[in-house]
Amino acid sequence: MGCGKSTIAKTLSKNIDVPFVDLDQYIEKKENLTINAIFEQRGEICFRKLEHQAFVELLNSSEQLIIGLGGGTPCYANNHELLIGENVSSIYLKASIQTLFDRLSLNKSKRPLIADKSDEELKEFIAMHLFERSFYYNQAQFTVSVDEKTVDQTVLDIVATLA
Ligand SMILES: Nc1ncnc2c1ncn2[C@@H]1O[C@H](COP(=O)(O)OP(=O)(O)OP(=O)(O)O)[C@@H](O)[C@H]1O
Ligand SMILES: O=C(O)C1=C[C@@H](O)[C@@H](O)[C@H](O)C1
Ligand SMILES: [Mg+2]
Repeated sequence: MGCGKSTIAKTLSKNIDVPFVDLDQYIEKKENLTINAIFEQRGEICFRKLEHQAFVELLNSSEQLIIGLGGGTPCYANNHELLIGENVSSIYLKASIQTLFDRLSLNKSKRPLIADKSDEELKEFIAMHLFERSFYYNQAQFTVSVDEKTVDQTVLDIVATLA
């Protein structure tokens, strides 16, 4: 969460002319509810089921797509196994705790898991989640570091990685 998936995928999409679908936005459209509202009204377990269904739907699309996952997507419902399918290229955008903190502290309200956290709690949350989730993130076929890079630099690194 906050590593720049949505931002970077938009630029990558223009650069390589492949359409981009943001999984969180796709779920919001399908359910006609914000991610916040889904968490509040239906709970996280229900969100994780919707997230898995939506991910499978997009992977089965006949069109070539860039799918920007949610921050938790690889960590639930065995979604990490879908990152290594035959027609899939998966990229982990790797950010340090400090980079994630700097980005997320500016923009917490739309992210239900961190909306109410103080700066100290946010840093603790990031460190704990990176530790717990790194196994799943590391299932991606490629890793691209995003620390201290502009969006354009990261996109160029991704294009080179995929070439
Ligand atoms: N070099 C950079 N690359 C990517 N994002 C950046 C960069 N510098 C600042 N940002 C900012 O970081 C914030 C988080 O980016 P973004 O929302 O794209 O992350 P995300 O990985 O999609 O998060 P989420 O998992 O919550 O959807 C945005 O406000 C974005 O503008
Ligand atoms: O890190 C997470 O678990 C989440 C990240 C967001 O992309 C959303 O999918 C949701 O807020 C959960
Ligand atoms: Mg996003």
